[in-house]
Amino acid sequence: MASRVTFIGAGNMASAIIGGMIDDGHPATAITATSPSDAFLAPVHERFGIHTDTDNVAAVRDADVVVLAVKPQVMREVCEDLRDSLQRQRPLVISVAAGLSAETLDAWLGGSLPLIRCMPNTPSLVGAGAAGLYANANVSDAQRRLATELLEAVGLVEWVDDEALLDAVTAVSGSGPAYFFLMFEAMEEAGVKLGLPAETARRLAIQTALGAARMAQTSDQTPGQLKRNVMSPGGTTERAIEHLEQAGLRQAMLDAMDACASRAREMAEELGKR
Ligand SMILES: NC(=O)C1=CN([C@@H]2O[C@H](COP(=O)(O)OP(=O)(O)OC[C@H]3O[C@@H](n4cnc5c(N)ncnc54)[C@H](O)[C@@H]3O)[C@@H](O)[C@H]2O)C=CC1
Ligand SMILES: O=C(O)[C@@H]1CCC=N1
Repeated sequence: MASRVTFIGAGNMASAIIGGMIDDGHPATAITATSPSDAFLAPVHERFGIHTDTDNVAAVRDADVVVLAVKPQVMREVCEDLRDSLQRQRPLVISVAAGLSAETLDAWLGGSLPLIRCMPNTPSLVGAGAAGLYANANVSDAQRRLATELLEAVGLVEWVDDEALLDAVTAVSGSGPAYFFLMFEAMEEAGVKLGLPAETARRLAIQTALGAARMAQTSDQTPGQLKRNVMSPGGTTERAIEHLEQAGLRQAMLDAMDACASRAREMAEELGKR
């Protein structure tokens, strides 16, 4: 029988994982999502056919897995509300919140629960997610397998043994889709400046990214080699790449991802103290 999974929060990240799970064959009847507002839940119910509830405590009753998918800033209140029910039932708890340590979450939930921190990303919606996972000491091997199975249904899963590495995962893949969307915006703008209709430029840019990603995923060659294969000596790509390097794109990525991971650590400090 499929595991019963309750999502606390039904926003961007929860919807992405739910959509991917349903596409992968997880029965909608075994999934519940909550939000304080019915108005917010109606479209989620309509889109996925899952159960929805405005009552978090009622929604976790009978759940095998509870996924905490609210903003970090409201997590404490949500955890403290759920504490008694979760302590009674002891389901596997998975938090997808950025920058909230397992220790802080566990303390808010009353202690000693099996807890996994997961840093997923929104391409989970199309089965192409990438998630980093870290388990606390209370998580059994069977629960690890269950979390792997749930998240692998929506994409790639990488376990980390050191929780601090989840901040690096956040910088690479959690926030990563936004870097590529920014690139699509810029490539579309440039295509339009060069005379293409916006829609054409957008489609070409997105398809090119998809092709590059698929090639990088399946090729024996490194991304650096694949890049050099496109760069004919004295040709067009060489000129473009020279511009990108001179403009500092590489350093900008290093700085942006460092800032991203720092922000996750900062949030852990700020929110853990509340
Ligand atoms: N959006 C993204 O790409 C990613 C987000 N995350 C994490 O996912 C979590 C959620 O982020 P988003 O989905 O982007 O936010 P969102 O704002 O789209 O969704 C938050 C949801 O929580 C609900 N909510 C608010 N208070 C609640 C309460 N007391 N009880 C139940 N539900 C409540 C809201 O109605 C909404 O459905 C965050 O902790 C974030 O760090 C992690 C990886 C990627
Ligand atoms: O921007 C954020 O804080 C969340 C976590 C990773 C992606 N979105």
